[in-house]
Amino acid sequence: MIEIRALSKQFGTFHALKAIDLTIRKGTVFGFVGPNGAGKSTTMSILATLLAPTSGIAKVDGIDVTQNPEAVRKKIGYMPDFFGVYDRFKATEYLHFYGASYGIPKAERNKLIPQLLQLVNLTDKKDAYVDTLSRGMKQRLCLARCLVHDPDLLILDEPASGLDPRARIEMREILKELKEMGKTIIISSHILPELAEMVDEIGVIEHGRMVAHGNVQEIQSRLRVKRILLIRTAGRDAEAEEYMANRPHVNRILRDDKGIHVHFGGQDEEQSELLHDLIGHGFRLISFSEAQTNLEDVFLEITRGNEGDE
Ligand SMILES: Nc1ncnc2c1ncn2[C@@H]1O[C@H](COP(=O)(O)OP(=O)(O)OP(=O)(O)O)[C@@H](O)[C@H]1O
Repeated sequence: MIEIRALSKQFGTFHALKAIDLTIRKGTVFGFVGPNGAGKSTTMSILATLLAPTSGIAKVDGIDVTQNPEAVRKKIGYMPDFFGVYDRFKATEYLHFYGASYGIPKAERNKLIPQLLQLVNLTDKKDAYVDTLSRGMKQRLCLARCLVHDPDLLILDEPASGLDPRARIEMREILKELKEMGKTIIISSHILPELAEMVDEIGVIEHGRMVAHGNVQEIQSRLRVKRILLIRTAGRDAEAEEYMANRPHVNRILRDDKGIHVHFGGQDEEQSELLHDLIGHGFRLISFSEAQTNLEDVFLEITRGNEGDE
């Protein structure tokens, strides 16, 4: 569904994309991950035909985005990372507006729009003004907007950003339904756990280069090498820190008012041993968990060796 070859984008002298390659098969839910400024939105805007590449090729379902943008637009639904909602519209009117823009006749829209509202769980808000909707509802309305012309490919730029956990679960459920409908979905985020639960494959971009690409398990196991454990004891954090300092797989320890942050190089087996030994040494633990690692931190670690080629 997507084929990208040696795609580059320069803004003046700045290289935002440096010859990236990417292939996404039909029906895949693809997570595009990378820290702020890595090049996710740039890539997605090129695929959405809104930005011209400096060099290289990007094709959607075999159609070149620069040679035939009109044909590509019919195939894609694009949700940018900002709200394109029109506050004076009611939810239904908003979808009619977009449906009409795509040339969908009124009678057809009258049938389609209730179905779309149902898909994104907004039926009971059909007559609500867009500006009265919550952030999560607006995101879902934007998603419905992307679907009016029944595109094969959805390009969703940070659709889960700023959503609370319940809204994220709702978004995930909707994406699952869309996948079942056979859509190919490319979705970006800078938070890996947010994506890992929604996608089949992940591509990681950093400084305009693809640094990893594979299925979720492969990438996660690679990232797990850099897992960070957050440990809290009942009043003995300093002692526990000292106890762990010389243990195998413990690369680095930081302690603050949240607890002890342990940069841990071991796998599940070694992690469970650490927990077992802490308890065995009489430490009473309040919590022992993997911290939600921000991708930016993780990739600063992972790509440390890549900086020389800038
Ligand atoms: N129109 C532009 N002019 C100049 N530089 C730009 C322009 N658009 C993007 N850039 C730069 O290109 C780089 C990639 O930006 P991009 O928006 O693709 O990143 P991103 O991975 O989507 O980040 P975020 O998670 O913050 O949205 C950034 O350094 C950005 O400042």
